[in-house]
Amino acid sequence: MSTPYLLIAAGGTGGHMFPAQALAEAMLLRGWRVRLSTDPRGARYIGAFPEGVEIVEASSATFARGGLAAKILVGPKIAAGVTGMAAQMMRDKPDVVVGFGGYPSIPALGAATLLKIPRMIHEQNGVLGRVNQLFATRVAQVACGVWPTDLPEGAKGVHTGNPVRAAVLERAGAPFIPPGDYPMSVLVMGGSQGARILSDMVPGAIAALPEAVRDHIRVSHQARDEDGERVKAFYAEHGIRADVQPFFDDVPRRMSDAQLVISRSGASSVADISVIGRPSVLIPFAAAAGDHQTANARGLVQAGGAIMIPENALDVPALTQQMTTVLTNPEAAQKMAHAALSVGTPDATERLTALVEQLAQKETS
Ligand SMILES: CC(=O)N[C@H]1[C@@H](OP(=O)(O)OP(=O)(O)OC[C@H]2O[C@@H](n3ccc(=O)[nH]c3=O)[C@H](O)[C@@H]2O)O[C@H](CO)[C@@H](O)[C@@H]1O
Repeated sequence: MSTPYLLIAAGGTGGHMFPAQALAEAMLLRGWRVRLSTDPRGARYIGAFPEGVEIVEASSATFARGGLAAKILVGPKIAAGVTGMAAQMMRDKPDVVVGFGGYPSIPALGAATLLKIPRMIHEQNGVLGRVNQLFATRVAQVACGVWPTDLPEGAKGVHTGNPVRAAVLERAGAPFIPPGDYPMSVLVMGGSQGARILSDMVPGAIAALPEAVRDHIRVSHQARDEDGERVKAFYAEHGIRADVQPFFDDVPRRMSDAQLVISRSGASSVADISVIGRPSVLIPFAAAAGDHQTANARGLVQAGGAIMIPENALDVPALTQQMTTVLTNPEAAQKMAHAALSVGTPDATERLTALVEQLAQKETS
């Protein structure tokens, strides 16, 4: 029997590349040949992919960036990408094609659709991205990171969850130490790029906490480079112990140690919080396409695991109040941690790999 062969199409942002990497790792371990079709932006993330994944750069384009000349060239570029990919696939036919959204996934999904190669997509967010919207009814199924996700009529949705890193899985359901009369950790994170609004609001909200709470707080605060110095200075002036960095490489450990997480609700951030199981205050990024960060947060909030503050309602008093509710109420915090865990999908990668294997079997049966 020949080695089964998976083509993964992903690129653009880390948000598409992280789950693609998790699937690539898992399928290699299962003895599959794995190839990644990506773009120059996605190429920044391939260093983290395991050795053995073949990389191919596909021509694609987006209407979202560039001037008129660039926009006029979008159609021909995409057509060239699809044609080039179709020619490759005719020579070297994948058993399954999986797209993770974003413009770079168009050539592989387009070619697989033309050639009727078994294919599916994974959507990380609670609202379908534009490219996934285009292919949702042209694939065998839409694997959804967030459940429920609104799908167009005729699309078949399957809940897989969003794959999380191994370091997150190692801490899945790690015992939660409820807040109390001892050092307490608060993790503040704004997603892969950080978030200015959290640097504007969180330090003031912590400074305004009741003294008995504030004196016990240790903050890990992810702040963009340009905000780092003022955030550090504010914490220092107010005698608050804080570690301020543009990006924490050890988020899984910091999250596991935290009594409270204050975060944007990007897909992987929400997945990490629910797999480790920690109380959180979530502030969805209001400008996200289709308001998908609100959709991402909904399941966790409805389960009672998180408090959501919409960006337009976010101010220092509101944040102080919600932080106080969690940090002065150990029972409520413990309940939130449990509730968060109840919506976590630590087996998201396995669920995805099972779908890929089923698709390949359907093809051969
Ligand atoms: C601004 C924006 O449009 N963001 C989108 C982007 O999210 P973005 O890439 O910002 O965020 P995600 O929440 O999906 O992923 C961030 C990941 O980085 C980790 N982390 C974060 C901070 C840090 O210091 N260290 C660290 O390791 C988090 O734990 C998480 O695992 O793609 C996601 C998936 O399509 C979308 O849901 C988001 O809406």
